[in-house]
Amino acid sequence: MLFALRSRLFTLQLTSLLHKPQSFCHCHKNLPSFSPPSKIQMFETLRSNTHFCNQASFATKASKPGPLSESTKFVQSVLFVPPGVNPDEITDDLILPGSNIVLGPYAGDAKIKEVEFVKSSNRPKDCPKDDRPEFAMLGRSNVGKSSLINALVRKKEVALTSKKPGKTQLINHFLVNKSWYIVDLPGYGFANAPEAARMDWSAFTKGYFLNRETLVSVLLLVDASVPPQKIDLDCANWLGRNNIPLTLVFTKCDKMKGAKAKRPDENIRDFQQLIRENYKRHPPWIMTSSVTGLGRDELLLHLSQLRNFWNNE
Ligand SMILES: Nc1nc2c(ncn2[C@@H]2O[C@H](COP(=O)(O)OP(=O)(O)OP(=O)(O)O)[C@@H](O)[C@H]2O)c(=O)[nH]1
Ligand SMILES: [Mg+2]
Repeated sequence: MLFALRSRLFTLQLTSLLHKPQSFCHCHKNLPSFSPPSKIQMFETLRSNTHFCNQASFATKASKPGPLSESTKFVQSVLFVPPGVNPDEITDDLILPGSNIVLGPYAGDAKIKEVEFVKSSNRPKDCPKDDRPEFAMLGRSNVGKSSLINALVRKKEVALTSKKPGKTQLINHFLVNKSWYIVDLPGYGFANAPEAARMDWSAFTKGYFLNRETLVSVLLLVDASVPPQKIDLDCANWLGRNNIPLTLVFTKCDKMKGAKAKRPDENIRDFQQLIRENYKRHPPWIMTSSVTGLGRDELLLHLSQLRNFWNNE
């Protein structure tokens, strides 16, 4: 299994990035099977890139006590292993294609049956007072936050999108299946936005990311069609330093910027290498495209297991 994983995965450290402490249930659900990874040749590129494999690993509470085997160490250094999964028992078909995410017993209920816009808030304290779990879309202006929401819910204009950065200017709560929220946020890093369109991020971070008790995970969107940007790296590092759970969602994986430019999978690898030092345990990551639908179903499954775990604790 060790070799199979080496050939399939980016070399990343694992994390369990849930707000609540881990515990484990044994309520096995039927897990779906998946078709092979996308055309993007990410795994081939990374086949030989094994120098992370000896990085420090850690034992999740799922692991048996005692010394870890080499394969467990490897699995834990590259995969997001959710609660309820024994790293020694992970098989290839439990790893979501185009990601480092393992499906566990909490996965399920990933279908979106209905979505309703609830409200726009311009301050964190105006957000819905609610105990339902939520996921916040964070990322640079124009990275594709609103487009990804539309792709996830399979509706064109639930969240408004634009070619021009700065379209989303408020905190928008969308209620899915009456049971959880997706939150569309204004983008950061749009220096030319008019004053009114600019977010006071320092107030926002304190008011929302650090205090929102129902925030299960931030989805940090990163444009895979361009090389790593300092502002995104700073953002990922800030979230890491503050122990705010996040999933790295790489967007625009369909987009190639010419023969000389790096491919999305190369940009993704570069990004992850750059944040690695700041993460003892690397976050879950996934490749997406709102144009082709790449990663949609997989991301929904990932959200379902984070949510179901959160709900059950
Ligand atoms: N090729 C490609 N284009 C995309 C993708 N996702 C979004 N776009 C395009 O990128 C532009 C910005 O998309 P938005 O969804 O409005 O981006 P945003 O992050 O919500 O932007 P702000 O609201 O300004 O923060 C639009 O022109 C989209 O059509 C993708 O996966 N692939
Ligand atoms: Mg937007």
